[in-house]
Amino acid sequence: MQDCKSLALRILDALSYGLKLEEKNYLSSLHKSILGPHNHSSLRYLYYPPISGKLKKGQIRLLEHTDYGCMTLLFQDSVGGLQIKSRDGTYIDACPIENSVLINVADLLQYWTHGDLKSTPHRILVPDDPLKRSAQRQSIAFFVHPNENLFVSNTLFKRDVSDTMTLRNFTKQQLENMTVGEYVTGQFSRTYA
Ligand SMILES: O=C(O)CCC(=O)C(=O)O
Ligand SMILES: [Fe+2]
Repeated sequence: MQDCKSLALRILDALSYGLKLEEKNYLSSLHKSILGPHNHSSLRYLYYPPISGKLKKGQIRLLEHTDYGCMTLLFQDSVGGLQIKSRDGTYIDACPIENSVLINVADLLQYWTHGDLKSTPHRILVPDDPLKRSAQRQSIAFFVHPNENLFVSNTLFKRDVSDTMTLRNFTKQQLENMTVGEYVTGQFSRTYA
């Protein structure tokens, strides 16, 4: 967990640099509370059991979605099946690469950057290869969230008033006084209701 936190903070520093933010540690400073009591970041182990019997090609194991925090670090095994949707709407196989971590931008980062960084729609397909089908698939996701007391409408990223970017289906007005904690717990209860 500590290593996931360190990696997340390093990536956030690289992003602050890439986004040319004046404060070079700005994004990581919003996430210093990871692993503390005021932060909803979590590590999730995912298990997909082996598949027996016949299945049509291209069956979906996990429906397309975007993650709702800041970003996600994903550690896949070698079975594969993860696909990400590109900006033109086509799916691309995100084939597992040994000793690598896949980073998915999530909704908060898309919202803050006004869509410059795109929250990646992704899904998991059942593999075509019968050998891979009969194997279990395991993956570990570290969902990176900022401090729960931060306001979702973060001023540092504000650009111009004509920007229509919002977050999920909230209006700009609703987001005005919403903390990250309220937003995240709302999404949890919507997802797991
Ligand atoms: O199983 C995976 O590799 C991805 C899981 C995922 O996208 C999620 O839990 O949000
Ligand atoms: Fe996901």
